[in-house]
Amino acid sequence: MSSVISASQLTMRFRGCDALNGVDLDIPAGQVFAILGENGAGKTTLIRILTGFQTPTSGTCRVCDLDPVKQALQVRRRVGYVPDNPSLYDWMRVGEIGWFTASFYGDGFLPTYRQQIAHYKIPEDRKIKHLSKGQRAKVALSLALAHDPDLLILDEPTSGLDPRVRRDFLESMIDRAVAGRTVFLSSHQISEVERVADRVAILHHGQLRCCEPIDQLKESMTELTINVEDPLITLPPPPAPASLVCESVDGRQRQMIVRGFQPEMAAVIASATGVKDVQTRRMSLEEIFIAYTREGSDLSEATNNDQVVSGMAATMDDEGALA
Ligand SMILES: Nc1ncnc2c1ncn2[C@@H]1O[C@H](COP(=O)(O)OP(=O)(O)OP(=O)(O)O)[C@@H](O)[C@H]1O
Repeated sequence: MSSVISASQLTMRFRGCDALNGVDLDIPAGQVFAILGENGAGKTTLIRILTGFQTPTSGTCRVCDLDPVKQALQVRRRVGYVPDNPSLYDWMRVGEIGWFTASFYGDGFLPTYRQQIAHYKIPEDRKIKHLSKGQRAKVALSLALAHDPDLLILDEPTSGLDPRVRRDFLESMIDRAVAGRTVFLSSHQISEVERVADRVAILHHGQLRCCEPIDQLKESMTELTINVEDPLITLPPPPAPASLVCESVDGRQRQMIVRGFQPEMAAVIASATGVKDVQTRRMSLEEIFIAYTREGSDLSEATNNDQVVSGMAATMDDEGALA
């Protein structure tokens, strides 16, 4: 499968902050890819680099087989991009912004945009500055989708959308992937990600903690609850190839989040001196996210994958970047 996005050791240092730290990505075509991360994890910075709005401090990336640093305009022609807070030209009308943006694309752009706007029931003669937050989001989405991009990059795409539109929108993302297009989502809505994404990455403090098919990730993670006789007892780490992601202690109960745990390992742990019993269970994506972003969780096993845009109406700056 060919990669739509690849990145090697992407690093972004701002004054007083490392927003990205050695991120490697490889995102195949025809998938819905989602990146999860806490506030300030570096998701928007990554998207800005991939869309050519920000030059990384070091590292390289390719998007649709182009270099976003040297070929930013070409990248933006191939990609549909909706930032988390799209800045549209407020003085334009809904129809005018479509007409204006169409001048950068092919003939099919305007009819598709108008069709989408009509589908969302937004009057073409309404000024952008008079639109509600959700209507603005719909206009930004319509602009990003109208040239049918190979890659669609969406930063918090469903914020501001009502539940029905949100559901339709997410389903349409799956349809795009089935048709061979790639969708890159940055989101805090873990339940939505779980519903639509094929592949997921977790970014924490600028480092990629995991990046893989969502089913594989869920399959590989186990929560162990171990009851012990003595609260001060030291338990050995789970045997290789399993690895400990994080651990917590509550009196005589230990909780371990383990990657690559094999069922037969439970008997080995249960037979250790001072262990009363061991229970295991699979985890939801939300629980996995919390484990990987817990302070003190093991940062040694980072891998990766991912995504970018259109939106002539989107503007961004890169103040504060250190070369
Ligand atoms: N231009 C800048 N100058 C200085 N620091 C910046 C700049 N842009 C981003 N940062 C810092 O880089 C870090 C990552 O920011 P980023 O916007 O990428 O996070 P995010 O994961 O998108 O967060 P959120 O979920 O809150 O949108 C933050 O600590 C932020 O303050």
